[in-house]
Amino acid sequence: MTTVLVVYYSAFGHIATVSEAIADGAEKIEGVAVKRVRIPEFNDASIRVVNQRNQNEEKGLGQHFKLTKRVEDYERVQQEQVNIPVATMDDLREADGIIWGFPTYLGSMPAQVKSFLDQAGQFCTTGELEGKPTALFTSAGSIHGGHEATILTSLVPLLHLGMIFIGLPYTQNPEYLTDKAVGCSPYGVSTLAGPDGSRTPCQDELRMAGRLGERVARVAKAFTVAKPFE
Ligand SMILES: Cc1cc2nc3c(=O)[nH]c(=O)nc-3n(C[C@H](O)[C@H](O)[C@H](O)COP(=O)(O)O)c2cc1C
Repeated sequence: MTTVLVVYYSAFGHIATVSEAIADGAEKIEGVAVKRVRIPEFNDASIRVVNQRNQNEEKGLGQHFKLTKRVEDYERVQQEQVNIPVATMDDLREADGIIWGFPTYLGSMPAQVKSFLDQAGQFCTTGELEGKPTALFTSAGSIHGGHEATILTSLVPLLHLGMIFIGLPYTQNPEYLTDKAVGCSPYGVSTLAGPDGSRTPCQDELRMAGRLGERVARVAKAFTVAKPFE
């Protein structure tokens, strides 16, 4: 049996939704088991960036972000995720392929994810993640908010861990060849949340997410059999 791990962090639920589509796609491959786990929120409320908003910010550009409502959304979404297991270092060790998902924060990965990845830094010396196929998905508030920058910069630590990057090729994903506001690119899957977080992942994005899951699962399965790095 080949195991594909979908490991994600989601504050407002967009990434959580896409993670399900990724897992569904990976599960289509015979002999592949999928485990979906979440990177937890920081315990210290004072550094949970999304949780510090207040009504004073509902002015200026803040009006577009509907920040007060978003704090309510955040609390609800965190509650909805309590039954998803928290990601561990053993999950990474045991997986044959790993797909990472998280929102774009300041054009980059959230600190919660970087903190988790820093713990995984131990694998640089043990080589336990080397040769495992990996892929990325993100969501961003706006179309130019950093979808591609987040995926490309997040690839850097994964390369340090020796993982093998799987992208989302054009010919199999014609949906992103469009002039409409649809996420995804050759680098990976993405979705748009909208400035106020009210847009949900569209069918095209979810279809491409499924294909990315399938693609990583195929490679992970082939590597499990062929063991190209042993
Ligand atoms: C601290 C912070 C920084 C953000 N930075 C960006 C950004 O650089 N670009 C962007 O388009 N959206 C940005 N956003 C919006 C998030 O990307 C959006 O809330 C996220 O994609 C929603 O995903 P989720 O529902 O899974 O949490 C930011 C949000 C927060 C809380």
